[in-house]
Amino acid sequence: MDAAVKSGLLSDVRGVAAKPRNANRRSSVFSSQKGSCVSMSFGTPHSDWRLKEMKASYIKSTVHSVGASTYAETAIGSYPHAAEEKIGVLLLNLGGPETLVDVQPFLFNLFADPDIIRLPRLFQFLQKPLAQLISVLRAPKSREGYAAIGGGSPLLRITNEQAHALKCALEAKEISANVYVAMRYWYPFTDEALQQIKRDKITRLVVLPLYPQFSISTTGSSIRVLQNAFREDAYLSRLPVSIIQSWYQRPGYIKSMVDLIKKELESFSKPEEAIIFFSAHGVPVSYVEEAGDPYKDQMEECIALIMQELKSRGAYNDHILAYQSRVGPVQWLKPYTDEVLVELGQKGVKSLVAVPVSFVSEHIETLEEIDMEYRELALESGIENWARVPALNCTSSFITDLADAVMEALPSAAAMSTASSKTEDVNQDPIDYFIKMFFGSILAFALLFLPKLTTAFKNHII
Ligand SMILES: C=CC1=C(C)c2cc3[nH]c(cc4nc(cc5[nH]c(cc1n2)c(C)c5CCC(=O)O)C(CCC(=O)O)=C4C)c(C)c3C=C
Ligand SMILES: [Fe+2]
Repeated sequence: MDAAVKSGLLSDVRGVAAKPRNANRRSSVFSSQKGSCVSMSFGTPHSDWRLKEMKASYIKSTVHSVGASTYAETAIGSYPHAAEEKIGVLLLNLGGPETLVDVQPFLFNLFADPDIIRLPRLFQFLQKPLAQLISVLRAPKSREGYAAIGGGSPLLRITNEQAHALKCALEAKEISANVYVAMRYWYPFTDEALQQIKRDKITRLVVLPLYPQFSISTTGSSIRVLQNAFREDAYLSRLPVSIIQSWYQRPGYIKSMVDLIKKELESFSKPEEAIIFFSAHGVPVSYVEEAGDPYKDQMEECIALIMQELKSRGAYNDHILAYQSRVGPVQWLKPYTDEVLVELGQKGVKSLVAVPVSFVSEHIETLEEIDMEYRELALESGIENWARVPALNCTSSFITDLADAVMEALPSAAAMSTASSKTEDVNQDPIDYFIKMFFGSILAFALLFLPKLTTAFKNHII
């Protein structure tokens, strides 16, 4: 946990990116949940979730502490039960540019995150100038990708759909809850969702990251932002919260993945011959080896569970796990997806089903990188039959399982922290900010254009 939610500078980038023209559309305010859950049968919604049987043993392995206390330990009763409980579920996600104009500021927000570019303490003042530089260099390539999938990321639309489906699934289980969306790098940002949670007077909150496996760079980063916001706010610091840090081992998730894989295998004339090719988003090796990111272990365990379930349903296919989407001049988790595809083709593999496994909605890396780049590479390398398993999106068994996860997490909600410590970056003096940006940019530029770095960046970023 220490490694996962390391304390440190928060580069809060709210307000740095240009305010989008249609910002209202991007509201986190899914709480009032426009649209009703018409297709599902409900009992009378009420808040007495304690009537539900809780799978306590499961909670221990999935719900972890974020503040000083461990939620599973503090458990039920640590917060005076409100006369009328108002339950909130906060979905955490990455966010994506909605238009091509959004791409560079979105990338700036991403690279300004100290959990994405991890600089030594001494060099942290370079974070934003470096982010500015890298985002400008990366933007053309990134823009091409978003243009190829229709001019923007589908992430907010799908996340909103998942939020609505989750609210309905909870209602079907007689839990009335508001579901909110907080994006890390684009609208609606965490702050907006938290303001709405306060306005709605939520009395108990479950935080559910939409990443099955924990990584410092994804769930860890979003939780760090949450922690800082909670520390600074009297209401939020007392709100009982339960954070589900990872859920890759949940049987409902594993079964839903296997359903999709089996369905895709059936599209092959000889399903047993197809290699199941798991492609996970990579992280730099240093995250795992130096910072203790559990991402690789969790990914491997997740794949083992999926394969076990597949075997139990009669599918004995060979499988492989590789990592995609590396960025920048450092070593990332290996093997790399593109290299493995070429090797498999050379070895004579003819049928392959690609399974995106680190993310539960379609996004640029499924729609462009896998469906276009990797598919083309695979076919060029001699693979003849290619298929790709769709992302879970709103698959009903998956959403129902998320609803179960929320219910199981509810009893262990506890106040996150009462300690009041401010982050260094908030309310920064504008002159200080300008000086840091100016000299930082010069230094960042000089560093970036050292010959070795230039070559590396040419290979991987530009
Ligand atoms: C589990 C999922 C993800 C991990 C781990 C992750 C780490 C990580 N990502 C970058 C850099 C980029 N990521 C980008 C997009 C992007 N990343 C994820 C998920 C994970 N990232 C998603 C779902 C998306 C797509 C969002 C969308 O708009 O659809 C991008 C931008 C796209 C591009 O230019 O390729 C970058 C850049 C790093 C450096 C990193 C770990 C350190
Ligand atoms: Fe990423």
